[in-house]
Amino acid sequence: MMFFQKVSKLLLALVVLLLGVCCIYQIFGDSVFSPVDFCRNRFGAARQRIHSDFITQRRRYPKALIIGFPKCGTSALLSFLNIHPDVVSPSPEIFFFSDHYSKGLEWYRRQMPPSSPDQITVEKTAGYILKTSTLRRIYAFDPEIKLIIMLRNPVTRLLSLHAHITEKLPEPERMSFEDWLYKDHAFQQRVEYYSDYATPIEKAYNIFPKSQFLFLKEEDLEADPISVISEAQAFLGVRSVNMDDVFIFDQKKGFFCLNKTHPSLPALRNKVDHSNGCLKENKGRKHSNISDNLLRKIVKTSKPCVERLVRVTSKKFNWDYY
Ligand SMILES: Nc1ncnc2c1ncn2[C@@H]1O[C@H](COP(=O)(O)OS(=O)(=O)O)[C@@H](OP(=O)(O)O)[C@H]1O
Repeated sequence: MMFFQKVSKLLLALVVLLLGVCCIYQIFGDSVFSPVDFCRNRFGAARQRIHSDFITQRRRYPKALIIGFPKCGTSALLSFLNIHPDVVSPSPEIFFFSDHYSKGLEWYRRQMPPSSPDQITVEKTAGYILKTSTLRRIYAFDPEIKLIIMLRNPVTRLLSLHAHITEKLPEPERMSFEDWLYKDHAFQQRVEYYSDYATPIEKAYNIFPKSQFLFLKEEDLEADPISVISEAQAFLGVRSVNMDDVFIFDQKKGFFCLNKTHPSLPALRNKVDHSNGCLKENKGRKHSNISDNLLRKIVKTSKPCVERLVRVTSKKFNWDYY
């Protein structure tokens, strides 16, 4: 009798100790293991999985960043990369190196989802490329980090920006694409600013070795997501996985979406709309029509920017109109 009492006390103490350790892990945000899950999954394979999660799952710093450019398909790229079992990412943008740097690296790490050692964490904040100070912070954080940059035809980027800005305005304040471009008599500055990919890239090249960059085109991602994602996966160094049947072109949305029946869909949580597997409504909006005259003016103004981009990156972009 005494023996059984001692054994049960010992067991109780062990359980309390285990729960205590779990709680500490939870509090410090370093593990996905929870005592509730533990109780729910006491037996068999589930216990095995939880045990290994407990040992290996940690919030890890990103080894790759998608740093630009805003409105160039960065969200689609990240969502589609996430279907790979070895890629994890936080959602939405973290803005750590640009806006929250003072919160410290530990804060940054806690924004990351838990991952195992064979997974790679990828963070995307599309505006990181825009400021040299932000890029320097990234270099100080990890000089070997992989950097992905998405680029887009300046004309469609401007249309996308216009759709994004007007969507947020109350109806009476909404402007046509043309009025927005000419607002404050700043047509030239506006078009040049949003077409000038070369200046931020040049600055980034002064900080990081060129080999750490991957440039992808929004147009390619839109037309052939499998090829673009394969290229990004190779750059990230993750094993290649079969992506047949992963994407389905959604006629209503006018974009490729994830196949609703794909097993990765539940894991993408809030990254895609689970009713159709597409990116949320604020990605892939309808753009304004544009007159030939306005198109010519935009192209004329932005052409030198595109030519500079080609010189700086030594790449061809083959964008329509240029
Ligand atoms: N598959 C798919 N689904 C939805 N949207 C897609 C897709 N592929 C590319 N795109 C284009 O991505 C544009 C948004 O770019 P970003 O995600 O970089 O925008 S943001 O800077 O993060 O706000 C978004 O711009 P808008 O069309 O203006 O919404 C899309 O044109």
